[in-house]
Amino acid sequence: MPEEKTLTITNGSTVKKIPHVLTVAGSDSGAGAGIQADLKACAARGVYCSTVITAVTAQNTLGVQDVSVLSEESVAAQLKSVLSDMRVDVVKTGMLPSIAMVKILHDSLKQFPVQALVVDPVMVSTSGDVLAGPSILDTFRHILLPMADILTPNLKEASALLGGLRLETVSDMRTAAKSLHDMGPRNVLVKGGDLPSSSDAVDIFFNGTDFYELRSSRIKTRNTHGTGCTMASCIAAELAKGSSMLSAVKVAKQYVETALEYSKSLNIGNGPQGPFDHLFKLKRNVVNSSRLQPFEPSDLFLYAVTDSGMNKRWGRSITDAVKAAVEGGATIVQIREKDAETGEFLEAAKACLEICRAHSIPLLINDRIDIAMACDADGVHVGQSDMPVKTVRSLLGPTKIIGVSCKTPEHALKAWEDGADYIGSGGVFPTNTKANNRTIGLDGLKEVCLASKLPVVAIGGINLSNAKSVMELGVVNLEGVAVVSALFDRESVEEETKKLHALLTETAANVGSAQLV
Ligand SMILES: Nc1ncnc2c1ncn2[C@@H]1O[C@H](COP(=O)(O)OP(=O)(O)OP(=O)(O)O)[C@@H](O)[C@H]1O
Ligand SMILES: Cc1ncc(CO)c(N)n1
Ligand SMILES: [Mg+2]
Repeated sequence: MPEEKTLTITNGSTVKKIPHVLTVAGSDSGAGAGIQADLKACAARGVYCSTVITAVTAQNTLGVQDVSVLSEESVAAQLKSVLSDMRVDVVKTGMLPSIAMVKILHDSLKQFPVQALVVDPVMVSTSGDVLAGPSILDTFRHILLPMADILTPNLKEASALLGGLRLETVSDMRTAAKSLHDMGPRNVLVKGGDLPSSSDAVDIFFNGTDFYELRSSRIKTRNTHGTGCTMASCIAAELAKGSSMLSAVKVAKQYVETALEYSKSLNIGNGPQGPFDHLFKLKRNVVNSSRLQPFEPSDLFLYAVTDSGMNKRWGRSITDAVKAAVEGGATIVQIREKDAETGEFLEAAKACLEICRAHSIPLLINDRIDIAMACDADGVHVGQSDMPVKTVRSLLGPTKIIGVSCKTPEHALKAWEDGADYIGSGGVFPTNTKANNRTIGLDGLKEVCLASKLPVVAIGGINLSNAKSVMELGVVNLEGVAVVSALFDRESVEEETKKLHALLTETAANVGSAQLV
């Protein structure tokens, strides 16, 4: 959500004002750079972004296949539409493919001044394709640069603007920043993404007085297409929020580094330079976790549910219990802590998550959505009287696993409608783990499985002597058993888990799909 400021108008009413960046740039059909990168970067930084399109490029991870430059009239009209009506804070320019367009921009900003102008002097894409020819250089030098609050050339662009100066070292970048500053921009950032000899990604920032060497680790990835556009848009976004120039540049550098790190193994397209994911924050869990695979019904095969009382009785920590269950062959773990302190629970959940990630199995939290969010667990399990599944889904987003306890076909149907991923059904047998829990029996379980549109895990009093009878139901949707006491109210959690795993594997082999009801 874009950040909002509340302004009080003189007549006493209030309006909400969102920081606003206007990008004047080219479209990239592959959506890694250009207008598309600008929109995503601004969205990621919580800033509204409007667009003036100067050219439409046909581009992919191989390079630029076609460029259609828009008419000057169209660019002038777009600029007027946005600037005359919407309160733009900062303008950012990218591809400006004709002299006339630079002049139109100049005149538009004279007529409708903004707080700052960020100029990314796009000329050559990293693939080596020309996006603005050399004939434009003089116009850039004499009209565009003097208007700029910051100029953000890459090495090739800095070199072209300086008449072909060789730029091979950080010291050359400093010299270039100084010479470019002499051409009129208030600040210069020479970007060293393409500096061949550096193990860090080094940029030089010069504000006319001081030089700053900005370093980040160089991420080993092919997905760097659009870093330049993103950097400039992020600077514009931070300026629009009210940052100083130096801190805007630092934030932008950090943002690009993090986005590249999160996206380093993305694989889009077959060419040498791929796009990255600007909105990594929205699905941090997916990109960051070692569990890249989505939830599979077969994950429910041997579902271990911890119990704080039992752990206490046997003198085990939650993490020891989870480690033993995972090492014994549990295929999914749920931590169920009814009386732990929140801080303690969170720390335990984080440690358990590390164990589960190392084994690529999902970790769910019982009931406590806040704990699941805080530790970035793989999902939650809720009961009929806990937070409604729809609300949980809206809090956790589309990728987290949500399980819900269901005793009836009606519950099962509702769980599916509300967006759950699986249901737990029981108690199948009488159990002491849960007070006042109606036993539904094998018949009740079968009825729920038949009605369900979601995978089902059976729960309640299941142990080594009755697990076979559950799985032998051979009913559709039944994917596994969830166990508490049979694993955790025992001397060796690992041994019990191994035995149950072996039993379930043997039963599954005998229950062929032909028997499925
Ligand atoms: N592999 C990398 N790891 C970390 N930072 C990087 C990497 N590659 C580029 N950067 C950073 O990204 C920003 C953009 O720099 P770069 O020199 O790539 O711009 P550019 O060539 O204009 O980008 P593009 O043309 O792909 O949009 C700089 O801050 C640079 O240091
Ligand atoms: C449209 C467009 N603008 C800028 C760049 C520079 O990355 C690009 N490749 N494409
Ligand atoms: Mg580059």
